[in-house]
Amino acid sequence: MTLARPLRSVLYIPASKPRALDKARGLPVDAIIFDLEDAVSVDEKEASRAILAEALAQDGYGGRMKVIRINAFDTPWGKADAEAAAKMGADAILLPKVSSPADLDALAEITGDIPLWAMMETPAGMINAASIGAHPKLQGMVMGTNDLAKELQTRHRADRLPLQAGLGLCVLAAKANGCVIIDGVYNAFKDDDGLKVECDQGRDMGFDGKTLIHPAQVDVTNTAFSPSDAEVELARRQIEAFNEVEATGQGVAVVDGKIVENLHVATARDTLAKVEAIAALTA
Ligand SMILES: CC(C)(COP(=O)(O)OP(=O)(O)OC[C@H]1O[C@@H](n2cnc3c(N)ncnc32)[C@H](O)[C@@H]1OP(=O)(O)O)[C@@H](O)C(=O)NCCC(=O)NCCSC(=O)C[C@H](O)C(=O)O
Ligand SMILES: [Mg+2]
Repeated sequence: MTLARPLRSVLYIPASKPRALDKARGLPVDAIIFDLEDAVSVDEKEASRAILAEALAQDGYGGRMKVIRINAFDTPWGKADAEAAAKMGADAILLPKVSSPADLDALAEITGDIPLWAMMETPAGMINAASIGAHPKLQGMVMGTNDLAKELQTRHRADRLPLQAGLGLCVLAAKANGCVIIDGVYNAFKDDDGLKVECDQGRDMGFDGKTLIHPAQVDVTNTAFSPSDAEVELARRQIEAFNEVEATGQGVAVVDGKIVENLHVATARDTLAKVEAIAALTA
């Protein structure tokens, strides 16, 4: 399932917090994950479903993609969450702790044709990433780096070295199947510099965007996952240079001392298309 839309900033909002649910209607995020899982306390689980249904019925979220994260099926809330979420008009439903394609089969039995997203956050999920990515209903993967770090008993490192194998496997699985792939959250929500470093690493690896926990993280993330002015300018020059040599019957141009072939031109066109898609979304 391929999805062509900007997903630079994907903000979690606890479904239990009406004020945050309202605030998101004015935030420049590309997507929202309405969370019934970890951001909601056990005592609030049942009530949160009704609060979320009411917020989504009112809508007002504009062109932002709407994803609902339910609780896992081995919890007391998972099945009822899925049944309720299927009626809320979301663009996709996100299942936590997906460890095999069978987890998605169980959800799809309830949600029918609604696209599914998978939280990739267990060691088994990393090993089975390829078969999870190939599930016919799967549209997106989201890294759950907190749960993954917990399960792997890693120590935190700014370069995320202990998580790199899992991150890389999930990027490969998503790309091989045309799925969206969104990076995990950066917990220190007041640390813009650290967030930028992690966004840049995610973008370098091929992630489409990053999940966020606080509105303060939106601008840094949107900038990091948007093509920069320099990238846009280079893309235009590459296309122009290639068109010129192609007109003379050649297949290789040179820009800034580097070769430009048709595959580089495809990437350059993708860059320009992304700029247009961002402009259309934010207009
Ligand atoms: C982290 C927070 C608990 C901080 O909350 P708070 O102290 O209320 O923040 P502020 O006072 O700075 O808030 C300022 C205003 O912004 C609104 N707000 C805050 N957070 C959000 C949000 N996520 N979405 C929308 N709006 C938000 C406040 O309402 C204030 O508004 P106003 O009063 O009108 O000015 C809190 O940010 C929070 O709860 N964040 C979400 C945490 C969360 O979702 N956690 C679960 C997802 S992460 C995860 O599960 C990871 C994954 O599974 C893994 O394994 O890694
Ligand atoms: Mg998690």
